[in-house]
Amino acid sequence: MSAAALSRPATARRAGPLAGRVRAPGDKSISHRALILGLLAVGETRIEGLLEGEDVLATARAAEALGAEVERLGEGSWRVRGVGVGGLRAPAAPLDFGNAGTGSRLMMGVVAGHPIEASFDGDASLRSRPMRRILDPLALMGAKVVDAAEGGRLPLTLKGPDRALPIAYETPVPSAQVKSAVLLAGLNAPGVTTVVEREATRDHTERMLRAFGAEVTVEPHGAHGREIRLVGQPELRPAEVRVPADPSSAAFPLVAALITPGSEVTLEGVMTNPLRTGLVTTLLEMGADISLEYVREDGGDEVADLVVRAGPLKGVDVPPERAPTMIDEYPILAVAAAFAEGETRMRGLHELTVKESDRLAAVHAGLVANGVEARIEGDDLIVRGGGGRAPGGAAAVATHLDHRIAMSFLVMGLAAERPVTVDDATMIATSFPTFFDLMGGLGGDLEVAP
Ligand SMILES: O=C(O)C1=C[C@@H](OP(=O)(O)O)[C@@H](O)[C@H](O)C1
Ligand SMILES: C=C(OP(=O)(O)O)C(=O)O
Repeated sequence: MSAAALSRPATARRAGPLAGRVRAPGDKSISHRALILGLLAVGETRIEGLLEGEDVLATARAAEALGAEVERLGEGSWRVRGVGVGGLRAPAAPLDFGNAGTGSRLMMGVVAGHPIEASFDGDASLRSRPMRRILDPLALMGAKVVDAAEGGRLPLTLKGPDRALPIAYETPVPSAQVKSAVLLAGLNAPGVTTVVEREATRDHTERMLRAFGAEVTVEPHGAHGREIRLVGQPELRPAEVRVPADPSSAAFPLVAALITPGSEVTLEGVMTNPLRTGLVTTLLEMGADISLEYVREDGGDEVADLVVRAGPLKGVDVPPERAPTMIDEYPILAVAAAFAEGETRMRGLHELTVKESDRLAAVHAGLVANGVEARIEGDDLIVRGGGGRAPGGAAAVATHLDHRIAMSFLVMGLAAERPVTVDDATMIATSFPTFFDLMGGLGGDLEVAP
């Protein structure tokens, strides 16, 4: 059956203020990595607060197919019995990663470090995404692409070498997925694998590798970059992973509370790793009323409760070097900008064009359809907000199999003059399966077609 045949539209409409205390689900990046390092450790890894979204469940199934025993003990509570670095078995069937760039790309790194062959596939969105950025460095490490769709895309089959080579690699685009794939392949290479990134990206792989006992050093590189060195062939020790609330998911109730007059919402335990907080920085510059309370450490990362109150926002200029710290948050920032007074210019968004959809085009189209003045200039998105006058709404937004486009425009519908409909809400389950319940619990009026 085609994805279109299974799609379910959803509508959000204006209601009263949002109020309450909620916890967004576990961080998606950390959840993928916990399962992957669980696979590569010898013994039993325990994970609490795992995101049980479809992207992460695909990674759990792939870890099983590569030899791990993966067991769900209760809500968010999982156990992985790993096979150790070097101990993977070839999967009997293609690994289906659904909609997940992170799961597929990180697991390509894992496979490329082992002398096994594995096939990777996914949905129409994942099949359209560039994989050469991963395959190029993995080829330098000795991996071979046995078969791939045009342009090195999925479905593809990858064969790891008998002995992976450690490399020194500078990532051509700021991408935590590229960095992580190289480091994960480097785990089973003798010697030191080095990754240089000109702009620092999320560092969950480096942090978690250390927590599992690998030797990883991180040095600054240039003005905004880092150099990461990993000593290969460690014996990874199982760890206990507590997954904090995902700032990329918390972003939706956060912006909903800012733009819905009279709202006050507390978001509990949100990860505030500085490589993930670009959205909060930007919203504070826009004049948002957000306070960080009960700042603490949990599971190796800083977390805080975010207390958010509705209020006026003003347009700002978002510098390109901030992009890696808020790369998945531009769609929802664009919605916030539509409610701000004046112009917001988001600079340097080229990477947005290769996500689950071309997010630059999809956000622009959704804004314009809902009566918001917006334009694209090169890699920049410019949104002119109406200040006190909310967007008209009333449009049906095309989501292109993209969960963040769906959630962003549903949030817009909560405060727009007329309801906003998205053509398909099913993809929301990839990253935020409790989205409708959580938003409804805060008082949001959202409805999924039966
Ligand atoms: O490493 C990760 O967990 C992620 C990295 C980012 O992708 P890129 O590395 O392609 O920028 C981000 O967009 C994605 O949602 C999660
Ligand atoms: C880009 C995203 O994820 P992925 O690359 O894992 O599909 C996202 O969740 O916004």
